[in-house]
Amino acid sequence: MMSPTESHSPHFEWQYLDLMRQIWTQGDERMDRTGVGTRAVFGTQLRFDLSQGRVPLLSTKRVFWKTATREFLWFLTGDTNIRALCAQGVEIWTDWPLDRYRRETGEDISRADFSARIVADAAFAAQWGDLGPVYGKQWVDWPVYEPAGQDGLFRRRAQGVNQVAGLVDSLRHNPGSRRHIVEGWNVAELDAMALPPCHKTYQFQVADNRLSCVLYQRSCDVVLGLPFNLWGAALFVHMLAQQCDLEPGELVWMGGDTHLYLNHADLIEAQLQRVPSGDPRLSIARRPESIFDYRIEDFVVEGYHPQGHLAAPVAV
Ligand SMILES: Nc1nc(=O)c2c([nH]1)NC[C@@H]1CN(c3ccc(C(=O)N[C@@H](CCC(=O)O)C(=O)O)cc3)CN21
Ligand SMILES: O=c1ccn([C@H]2C[C@H](O)[C@@H](COP(=O)(O)O)O2)c(=O)[nH]1
Repeated sequence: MMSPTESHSPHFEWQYLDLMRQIWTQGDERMDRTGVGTRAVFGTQLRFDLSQGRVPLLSTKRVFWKTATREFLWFLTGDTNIRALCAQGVEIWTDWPLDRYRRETGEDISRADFSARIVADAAFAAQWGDLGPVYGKQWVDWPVYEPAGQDGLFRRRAQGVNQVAGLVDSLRHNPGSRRHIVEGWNVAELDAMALPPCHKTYQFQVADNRLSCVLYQRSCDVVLGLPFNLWGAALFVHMLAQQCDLEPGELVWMGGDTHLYLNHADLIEAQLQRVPSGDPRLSIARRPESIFDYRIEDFVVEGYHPQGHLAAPVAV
């Protein structure tokens, strides 16, 4: 039986649509780094219940959750080269290396040809496919320097800090801690990254055996980035809860510069006409050995019946 509050609570996705509407009607219109232009609001929050397999998967357009899952699993491997993504048909990061390749060589190669070459040619991928020390690197191998000899020199330790392994350990052994954090914003390495991290800080809390997450995202493309970022954070909570024998609690998403690109206007108008429905649930088919051993086949989503996909160009 539903509790009185449940029966009256609006569908979780209205928060997303309300945010989109608020930015579109009241956002500050400005030029941005990409030259496309945005409307933006600063300082936003969304909250989602993750209990019983619940996931903030949007129904008002099809969200490719397997693509987002493949990206998230790639972060956990520590890899920062797009080759492993391209090999799985995931092209969401291809435009940045492609842009650099075209600029530096002057060659007018198509995205499909570039991606195929990244997959076929390991040396080419090593030279052109790396994004620099982005999410995966910082999450599982945050660099550590130690003194090397007299001259005040430092050398990089072979193995950096694995924040994700540390997180699992602290959730298991010190659940009451207020320091369960995975941080992507390595100030000293920002210049070497293709893009500085957007979903930069994940903080977790255990209360009453329930695992919750606050994600702070400094910059948010509400149309293309946010559906993936909400999915990724929810996935992370479900995986961590399974590994640490906790129940998934709540996802609290916080945005800094939260924006809509002006060239997404048609899609935004269309999506704002749509009404959310359904109650998708995630289950994990087996319990892998560790947080690093999940595979794409482990994830099963039931009850996802989205409306049609709305394609949008990505601002590079
Ligand atoms: N402007 C911008 N927005 C982003 O969301 C974004 C960036 N840049 N740069 C880095 C990453 C790359 N991310 C991306 C990039 C592209 C899609 C995208 O095109 N999504 C489509 C198709 C997905 C597919 O082909 O499977 C979508 O409709 O979701 C999503 C996230 C998120 N990030
Ligand atoms: O996971 C992601 C990654 C990127 N974005 C968006 C947010 C911005 O539109 C761009 C990044 O540009 P900056 O000038 O570095 O802010 O990518 C996202 O929403 N989610």
